[in-house]
Amino acid sequence: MSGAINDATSPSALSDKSVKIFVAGHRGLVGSAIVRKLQALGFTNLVLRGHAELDLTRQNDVESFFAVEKPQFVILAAAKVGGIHANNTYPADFIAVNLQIQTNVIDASYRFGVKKLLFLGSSCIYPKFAPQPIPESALLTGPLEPTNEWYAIAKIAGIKMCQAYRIQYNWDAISGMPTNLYGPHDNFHPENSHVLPALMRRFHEAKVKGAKEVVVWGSGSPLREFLHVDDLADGVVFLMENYSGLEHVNVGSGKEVTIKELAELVKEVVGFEGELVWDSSKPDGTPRKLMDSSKLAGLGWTPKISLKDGLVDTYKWYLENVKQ
Ligand SMILES: NC(=O)C1=CN([C@@H]2O[C@H](COP(=O)(O)OP(=O)(O)OC[C@H]3O[C@@H](n4cnc5c(N)ncnc54)[C@H](OP(=O)(O)O)[C@@H]3O)[C@@H](O)[C@H]2O)C=CC1
Ligand SMILES: C[C@H]1O[C@H](OP(=O)(O)OP(=O)(O)OC[C@H]2O[C@@H](n3cnc4c(=O)[nH]c(N)nc43)[C@H](O)[C@@H]2O)[C@@H](O)[C@@H](O)C1=O
Repeated sequence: MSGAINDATSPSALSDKSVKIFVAGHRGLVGSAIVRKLQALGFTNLVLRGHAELDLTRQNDVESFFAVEKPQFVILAAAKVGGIHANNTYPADFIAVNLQIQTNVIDASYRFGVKKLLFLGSSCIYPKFAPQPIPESALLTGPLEPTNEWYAIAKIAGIKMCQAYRIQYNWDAISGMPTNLYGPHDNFHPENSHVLPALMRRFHEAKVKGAKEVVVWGSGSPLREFLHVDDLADGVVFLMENYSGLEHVNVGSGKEVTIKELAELVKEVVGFEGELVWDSSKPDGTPRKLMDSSKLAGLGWTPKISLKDGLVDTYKWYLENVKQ
């Protein structure tokens, strides 16, 4: 997808370190990594609001915030997020909360003079049986994976809203589609989290208790692509600085593992010595979702952190920060 006016690039969008940037969702996995990255790069004027201070589902509050703060740039990393069980169990929350947050933030950003906004979607926007690796052009070419279609529909609406505002107003809104993420500040909830933090916690607790077995969901055969959140944050800043196109951009590691391989790797990093038991009553979800990230690579960005190194880093953070 391209268009002469709407694909104009703004290569030095963030060249001034004092620009005012609103990172929405700064306490989450992604938002906290983006804040770390921006601070490491020397950005001094970050606007941050926790959920309790500013509920982004409330349109009037969002508009008042933008009217007062007038951020120049917005990175939208606030969302209702969860793993396969949470998505499957709370479909109304996943579609409604995400539509509300993104509609309020994208529209207020445009109307209150934000120069550029980056919206984050997810690899679940693509059809369940998309060609692998999945190119950006696979969007809306087939039915979605049922366990997360409500969340995916909201995310697709976010991409389309950014495109619509670019087309109608020539406004610089872009979308990045991350693959499955992990790292410091992840959600380690036993049921509602994603697979990697869920297994890290379960193996750790089993090791501490001296348990002989750990239950893992599904068949172990689904393939997933994992990216460390510090790589994602680097990619997000790269996109803010180097990309202003109409089409969304995949952000992946290019490497996939089966859930069984992931479980063995997490087990090794945590140091659990018992057995894995597979709970086939739990859903597998989509069989495979490796993204084609060649568009981003063509712009000059590639990830750096291997899955093994990322797991070691995340387990260290877990031990230091999550209550035992
Ligand atoms: N984690 C992953 O594997 C992937 C994530 N993404 C995308 O990255 C983005 C960030 O996800 P991630 O960091 O993992 O999610 P987290 O759940 O870790 O963080 C989300 C953040 O949004 C905040 N938030 C939620 N609802 C509201 C609200 N109504 N008002 C204000 N703040 C709110 C949360 O605050 P609080 O906790 O206080 O509610 C939290 O700080 C999302 O758009 C997600 O779709 C994409 C692909 C994969
Ligand atoms: C990022 C992405 O995340 C979600 O999609 P998902 O990739 O299916 O996410 P998941 O991490 O929860 O599961 C991956 C696989 O792992 C298996 N699995 C094993 N044992 C556990 C386990 O203990 N917990 C979880 N959650 N999964 C487990 C699980 O059965 C599945 O086969 C979307 O809803 C959507 O939100 C989205 O965009």
